[in-house]
Amino acid sequence: MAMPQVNSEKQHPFSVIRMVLKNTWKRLRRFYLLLILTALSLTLLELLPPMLLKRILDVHLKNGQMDQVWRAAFYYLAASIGSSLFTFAQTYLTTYIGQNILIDLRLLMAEHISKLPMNYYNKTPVGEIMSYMSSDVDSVNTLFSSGLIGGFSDLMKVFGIAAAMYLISPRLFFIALLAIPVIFIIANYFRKNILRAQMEIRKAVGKINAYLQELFNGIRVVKFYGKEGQYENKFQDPLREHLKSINYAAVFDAYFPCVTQIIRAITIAVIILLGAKTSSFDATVVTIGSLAAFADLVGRLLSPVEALSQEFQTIQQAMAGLKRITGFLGEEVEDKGELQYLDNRLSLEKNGAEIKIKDIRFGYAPDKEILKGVSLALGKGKKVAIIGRTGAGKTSLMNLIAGLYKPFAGEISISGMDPYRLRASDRRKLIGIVPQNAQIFEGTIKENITLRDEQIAQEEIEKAAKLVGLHEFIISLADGYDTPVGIQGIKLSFGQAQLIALARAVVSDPPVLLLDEPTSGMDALTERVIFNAFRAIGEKRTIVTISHRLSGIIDADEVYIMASGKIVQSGSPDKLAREKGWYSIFKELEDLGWRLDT
Ligand SMILES: Nc1ncnc2c1ncn2[C@@H]1O[C@H](COP(=O)(O)OP(=O)(O)OP(=O)(O)O)[C@@H](O)[C@H]1O
Repeated sequence: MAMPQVNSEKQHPFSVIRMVLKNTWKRLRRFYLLLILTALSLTLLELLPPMLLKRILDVHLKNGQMDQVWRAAFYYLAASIGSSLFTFAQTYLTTYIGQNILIDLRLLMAEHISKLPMNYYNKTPVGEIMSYMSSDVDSVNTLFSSGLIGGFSDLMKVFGIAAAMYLISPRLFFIALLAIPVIFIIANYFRKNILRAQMEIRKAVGKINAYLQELFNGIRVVKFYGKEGQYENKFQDPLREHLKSINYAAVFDAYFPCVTQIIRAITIAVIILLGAKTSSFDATVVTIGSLAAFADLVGRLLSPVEALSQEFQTIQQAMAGLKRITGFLGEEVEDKGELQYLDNRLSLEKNGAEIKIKDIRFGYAPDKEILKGVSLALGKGKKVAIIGRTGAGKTSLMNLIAGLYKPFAGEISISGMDPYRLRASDRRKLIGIVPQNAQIFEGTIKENITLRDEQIAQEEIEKAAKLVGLHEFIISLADGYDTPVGIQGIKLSFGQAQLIALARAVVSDPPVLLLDEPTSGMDALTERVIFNAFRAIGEKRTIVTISHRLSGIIDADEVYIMASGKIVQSGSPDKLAREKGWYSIFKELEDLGWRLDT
């Protein structure tokens, strides 16, 4: 399904609707046309009963034509049944089209999510994004079904009924018209207040989602420290905000129909009085039948007018969700410039790839530099370790080498390619990355290794698993590589998860491996298993290992010491051990049994 593109300019809320409508129109043209036809038919069927009533009273009853009365009564009944059937068809078509629109909108948003820069995720709670995708998208459904489509149908009814009223009695018609602005002014007042409450409700839902996400992510810590009570108390705030806004909206929601009912009753009463008075002067101007039909039509006119003002409100309420979605879709997408393609370059990189980093400056916010001019040059197949204390900027540097962020200044190249501008599907062929905490996804072991890349063959998956020493464990499981892991499947230990992440990194046989504290938090034996796995896969690859301790580095040809976003010392481990400086201090302390991770 080809999706429309959203550019990075701030969008008007309706431009998003226009885009989605245009897209669904291509597929659902027939359904849209049927819907328009249904709405037209409903308008005609709405006019039939009062016209029949007028005829029964003015002609058939007056002339004593009982057989005609029966016939007219039958048509009356048929029109009412037809009206119900068309209402059913309209509801079904509206729901069908609405759901298709929702799918398109969610796909559009999912596509946008994938194009957002990493910094967006740093500043936005996951719960917030979930609210965009769930409750805000639902409100757009309401906008279509109850708002726009319902509004269109009711507008047609209003025009049809108004025309019929005018034909029966222009004078009474103009009196009835007076009720319309009154209803609209009142509706406007209610609408504004409900919209305000709706905005507050959405904000509160966003906070609730963000809160739950934080709680469940940290549930082990919360339980261990016995902080459930504190979390429960903290949860009350967003819940109260939610309740307060819902109550506010509910009050206005409840008042509105009462007020319109009263106006409706007053209008009908006035019309009957005035009509009766006119007919007593001149019974040919307003006949009994006209008066009865008119009173019926007034009831029928005010229903869609009330509905229209409700729909107007619905549109306004849904606009709150739509505005949030538009704001989200207007978030600046990542502009990588011209993408770079690997083509046949990898055939030249059988012995690892060269990495060059020149005077890199970078931060997560424009005004706060984390990396302050870092330069490194790694030859093909070299093993390099970056050591530094917590917060020195090691992971940030790794993220830049992996191409996840764009540096403020400076250049990075791997095998002559800029990792930031590398085509996404080429990245894992050039770079394998094992982060500090291996992420396990819902799915099978195989899917966790390939990340659902269908092009990776089973032999390659098994080869990667064998390399990292996981194959035996995997085939010992009942379903082998198809064993589900994650929330719905078996729970992997920290080390097993890390090995899966390593297999994921090497399965595409990249010449460069980036390892961010791959063994932190592991016991010495597991660490040795992983080190052996790294050695096995390290041959003929350029490897950058990050660690905050010397014992966490493997067979490094060269070590770079990092402090406060700068490289403060570099050289071979032997050379550094002989020199006075950070490395010898680290080594001395670690030899004494101290750890430098605090
Ligand atoms: N996503 C982020 N958003 C904002 N600031 C960040 C982000 N990640 C890291 N930082 C900041 O950047 C600085 C360097 O962090 P970084 O993770 O690169 O250090 P590190 O040397 O890898 O530390 P550690 O050994 O603890 O992993 C820290 O001050 C940290 O607060």
